[in-house]
Amino acid sequence: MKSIIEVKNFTKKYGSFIAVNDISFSVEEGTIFAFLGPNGAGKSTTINTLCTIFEKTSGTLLINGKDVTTQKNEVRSTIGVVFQDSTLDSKMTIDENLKMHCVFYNIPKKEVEERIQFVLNLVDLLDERKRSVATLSGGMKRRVEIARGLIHYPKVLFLDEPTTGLDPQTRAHIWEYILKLQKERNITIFLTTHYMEEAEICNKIAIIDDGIIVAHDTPYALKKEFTKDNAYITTKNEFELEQLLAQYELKYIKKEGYYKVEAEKIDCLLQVLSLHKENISNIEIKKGTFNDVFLEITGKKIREEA
Ligand SMILES: Nc1ncnc2c1ncn2[C@@H]1O[C@H](COP(=O)(O)OP(=O)(O)OP(=O)(O)O)[C@@H](O)[C@H]1O
Repeated sequence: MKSIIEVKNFTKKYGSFIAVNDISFSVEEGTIFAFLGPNGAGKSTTINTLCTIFEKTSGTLLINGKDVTTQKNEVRSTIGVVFQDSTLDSKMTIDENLKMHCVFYNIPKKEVEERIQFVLNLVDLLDERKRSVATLSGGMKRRVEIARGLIHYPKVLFLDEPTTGLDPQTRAHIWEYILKLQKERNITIFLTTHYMEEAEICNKIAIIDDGIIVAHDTPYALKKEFTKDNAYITTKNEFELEQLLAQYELKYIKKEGYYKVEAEKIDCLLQVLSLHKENISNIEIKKGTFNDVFLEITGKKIREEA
């Protein structure tokens, strides 16, 4: 598959401080790519440089083969950007906001109506177009912003925390639209999120920490490499369980009221459970989560809320 975003040896310094340190990665066309990292890791710096807002210190950043430093206009016509903070004019209607954006992008007058209908249809807001932005819910505003980001038919859409602050139902809706854009329009989505279950939906994930890419793979591969399934066992006979776990060389941690046992060697675990079955009062097997991946790789928890 063709790489639509290519970043090679990108470094960004603020004075002598290195915010992004020689990172390289690529994003395949038509995929959803999640860029994750703890606070201050270098996400905004990278996105803003890709979007031609910041200047790089060194390296090469290409979007659809165009250089973000020397071919800014070409890059800008290829990308749509939805930042966290709303930049809609709340005194105007949805329609007026979109029309204003058409002017920024020099969209020929005869195409404006068709484009507005097209993008509002994508986010199910066609019937609301005459409403003032001030009267819209947070989720609707975000949908208008996504529609606006698409008005010049970009190949790549950057979404900086598109669902932050929205309730779970609205978040699910926004994701429907994101997936629709990818599937039906082959638009490449580059997003940041701090919701780990959202990262898991993406095709590829890169994790940046202290300005360095520390992991870059599919969610499945990252989970396979960085998480373990565990059995949570409550027993009536701690002495016997500990002896059996030692005998079958199963790693465990004793917690208040239960044992957390690595479930990797499933044959050994089944033997222990079988031999110990009279004493087991509760057992639960838990799969590793993407939160575990993040914690394992960065040693930091992703923030719960922005
Ligand atoms: N204009 C600036 N001058 C000096 N240092 C900066 C500037 N902008 C960002 N930094 C520093 O660069 C590092 C990376 O910042 P950046 O905003 O890219 O991180 P981030 O991953 O987007 O963080 P967050 O999740 O908090 O938005 C941080 O240590 C930040 O303090």
